[in-house]
This record gives sequence, structure tokens and C-alpha cells, in this order.
Amino acid sequence: MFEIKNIKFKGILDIEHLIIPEEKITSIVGESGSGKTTLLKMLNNIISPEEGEILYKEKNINDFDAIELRRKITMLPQNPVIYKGNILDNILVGKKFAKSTDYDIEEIKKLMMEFSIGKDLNSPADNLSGGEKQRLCIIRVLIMNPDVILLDEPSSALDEKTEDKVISYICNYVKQNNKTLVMVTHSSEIAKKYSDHIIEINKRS
Ligand SMILES: Nc1ncnc2c1ncn2[C@@H]1O[C@H](COP(=O)(O)OP(=O)(O)OP(=O)(O)O)[C@@H](O)[C@H]1O
Repeated sequence: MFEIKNIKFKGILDIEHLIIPEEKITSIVGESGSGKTTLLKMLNNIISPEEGEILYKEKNINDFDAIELRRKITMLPQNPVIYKGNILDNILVGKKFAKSTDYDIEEIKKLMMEFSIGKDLNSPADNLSGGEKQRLCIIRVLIMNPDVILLDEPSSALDEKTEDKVISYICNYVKQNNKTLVMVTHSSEIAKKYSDHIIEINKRS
């Protein structure tokens, strides 16, 4: 799905060749500051390598319209933004970006239950805990229905039990719906348990 060829970026990343397979779960692991987020941003064309190229479906990622690309490949950043408004508005923000206005309220309620957000959809999103906000943002991405989901530390604000539940749900969803998932994680346990493929990035000295 992605092919990375000879990319270099500011002495942070230097990757000769890497394949990220379609319809699989790939984890990116490595110590803090090794460039995991930078690589994820490159897959979303938020950052471009200084040298080399990134192919998506055998085409240079720069040849896609950036907005169209981000409808197909959606990234959940490490600290996603919560907007003013209620929980439902915050979930639907992604849908609006995906230019789709129809939504299934029952599906949203089911995801709220799965992700243990026991709040009314009309209540203010700002009052949610850090972990609840993070899970809300995962729901936002899932209902956008992208082909590729890029998750940057999706569970950094979650306790171990909730983390496992949330990641397990996302991975099942990805498999059942033939999606591609690339997630950055600090946890080698999570990476081993859920991924088909692990990419380890080493810090360059
Ligand atoms: N656009 C940029 N220009 C220059 N340096 C950058 C840029 N983006 C990130 N960096 C630096 O590159 C290094 C790698 O950052 P990155 O966020 O990719 O690491 P990471 O592996 O995701 O770290 P963590 O696990 O702590 O989140 C850091 O030292 C960071 O300060």
C-alpha cells in the first residue's frame, strides 16, 4: 500500500526501503524522538522527505490532491483537538471533512458504549476526561470510514485495561472492514499482540 524509497529528513529519518502492506496492521515502535511521528506525518503528506519518495498505491504521494488523500488516509494525532460544542458535534467534525453528512446515530451510540464514554451525546465535549477525549477522537476517525487509519499513540491517556479494550476494538474493526492500520506505539506488548507487521525505528546519533 505504501512503499518508502530512500527517504531522508533533517538527520532524523534515513530509511532505505520499507513496505507497509494493505489491509494489515502495522505498528511503528522505537525510542522517544526516533522519528515515529515524523514518519506517520509523511504517510499523510503533512511533512515531505527532503530526499527520496513515498508511494501510495504505486503512485507518488505528492501526485494526489492533499485533501482527497486525507479523506482516504486519516491520521489521529497524538494530541487531537477538541472543539467547542457537544460530544456529537465533535464526533461529526470528521464526517464534515469527509464531505459526508449522513451518519448512523445508533452506530455512534454503539461506539460510545464500546469505548466506555458514558455521557450524553449532547453534553459538552470539554468536560470529558483526557482519556475520554482521546477515545472520542478515535470514534471521529472511525466514522469517517477512511481506507487507511494512522494512529499516533492512540492510548497514551488510557489505563492498561482500557488501552487493551480500545486497541482490540480498533484492530477487529480494521480486519472486519478490510482497512489498513498504521499505529505508533510505545508498547512493544501492544505491537506484538495486535500487529501483522512491526517497523522499528532507531534514533540516529
Ligand atoms: N518538522 C521538523 N523539523 C525539525 N525537527 C523535527 C520536526 N519534527 C520533529 N522534529 C524532531 O525530530 C525528532 C523526532 O520527532 P518525532 O516526533 O518524530 O519522534 P517520536 O519518535 O514520535 O517521539 P515520541 O515517541 O517522543 O513521540 C525530535 O527530536 C523532534 O524534535
